[in-house]
Amino acid sequence: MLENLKKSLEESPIVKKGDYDYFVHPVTDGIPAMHPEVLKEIVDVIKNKVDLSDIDKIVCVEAMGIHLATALSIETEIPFVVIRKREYGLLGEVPVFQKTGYSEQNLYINFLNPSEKIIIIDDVVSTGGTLIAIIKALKTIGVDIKDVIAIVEKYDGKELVEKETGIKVLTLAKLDIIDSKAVVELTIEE
Ligand SMILES: O=P(O)(O)OC[C@H]1O[C@H](OP(=O)(O)OP(=O)(O)O)[C@H](O)[C@@H]1O
Ligand code: HPA
Repeated sequence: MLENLKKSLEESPIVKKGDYDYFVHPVTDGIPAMHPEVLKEIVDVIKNKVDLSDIDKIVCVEAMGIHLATALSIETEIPFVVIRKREYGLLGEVPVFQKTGYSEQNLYINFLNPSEKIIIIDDVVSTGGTLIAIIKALKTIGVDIKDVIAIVEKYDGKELVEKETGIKVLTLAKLDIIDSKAVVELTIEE
């Protein structure tokens, strides 16, 4: 059921960001072009695997969580909010320091209320820096994190997130970079 995702991940070009091996894929970069069947496979699997019956909001991270949250929101009629890279200075805004394998910056959380039931969706978990930082910040706000989804796992970020936050991350595929090529296995039973 995820064969289009798997095949397209295997075709990912690999580029260097400093010492970091970076794969380029429509889910994680918007290039090459996203084919709707890949997006549809992803949404169908999430709808099958995640209990979405009682979720108040889908939460995603700018930029490459937004298309995933949009597709899932249209299918489920659950609203979504974006954790932004822009500071608004709104009352209650929560800043989060994000560090990835190749960048660091602040993210800003707005419009999430204590006790809201949420799921988090992001494109990839790699070092785990992003998800660890936002999960910890969301816990301080008091939202009820029901599920965390990252479409692709790379390196040991998924395990680190689970160790640091106590929250499991659902992934659909694992990607390793071996000899500058993407090697992919699906991580979800269909
Ligand atoms: O597990 P990590 O090492 O933290 O990496 C994962 C994060 O890296 C990318 O975000 P990036 O900040 O590059 O922004 P983008 O979504 O705009 O590409 C990606 O979208 C994840 O949020
Ligand atoms: N590719 C795309 N996005 C990413 C990566 C990567 O290798 N690592 C973290 N975000």
